[in-house]
Amino acid sequence: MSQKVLLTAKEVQIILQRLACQLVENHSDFSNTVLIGIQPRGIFLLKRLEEILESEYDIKSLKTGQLDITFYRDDFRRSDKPLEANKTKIDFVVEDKRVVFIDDVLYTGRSIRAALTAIQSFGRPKEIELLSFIDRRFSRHLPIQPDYNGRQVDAINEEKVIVNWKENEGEDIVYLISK
Ligand SMILES: O=P(O)(O)OC[C@H]1O[C@H](OP(=O)(O)OP(=O)(O)O)[C@H](O)[C@@H]1O
Ligand SMILES: O=c1cc[nH]c(=O)[nH]1
Repeated sequence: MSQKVLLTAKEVQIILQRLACQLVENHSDFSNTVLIGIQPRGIFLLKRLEEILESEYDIKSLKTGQLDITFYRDDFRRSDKPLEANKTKIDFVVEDKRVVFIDDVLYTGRSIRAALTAIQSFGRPKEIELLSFIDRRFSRHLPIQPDYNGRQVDAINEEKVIVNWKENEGEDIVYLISK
């Protein structure tokens, strides 16, 4: 197995700043917007963006939530081992809200497809956008694309992109792992 660094901590920080800036450009004061982190790894990205939006753009009372998609996946019955769901925490209705899904990697698009189904339990959003830190293009199984994109990565199916966050793994770094 080999691993290559795709993004260093400095590059991760620059991209986070840009993504936060793009969100502000499109959502202004976020009064009708909710940011939803996709469990499990979208939560770290959401937290980082939230910090920048609050500290650098003075966005107060940002509405954020966490969405678990485990039992909405189209392959959940195929698992050999018992599935463990993560927490869904959405303390508001999304009716007529502008929703932004936040996730670390977009690959086949199946996780986001599941999230589109899962969010329906919380109302009918005005619109849903997708912010993805890494977009593995050319690997999509479904017609799903990011509206906000950190970095596009071309990787073959045998490779995996791993996004590490300093809060969880001790360092911001993105690797491409080849088996
Ligand atoms: O577009 P997709 O093909 O759905 O892949 C993207 C998802 O994969 C990762 O999650 P996770 O590690 O839970 O899934 P994985 O086991 O497929 O890598 C990542 O955090 C995304 O949520
Ligand atoms: O490369 C990939 C593909 C799916 N999910 C990941 O986290 N990385």
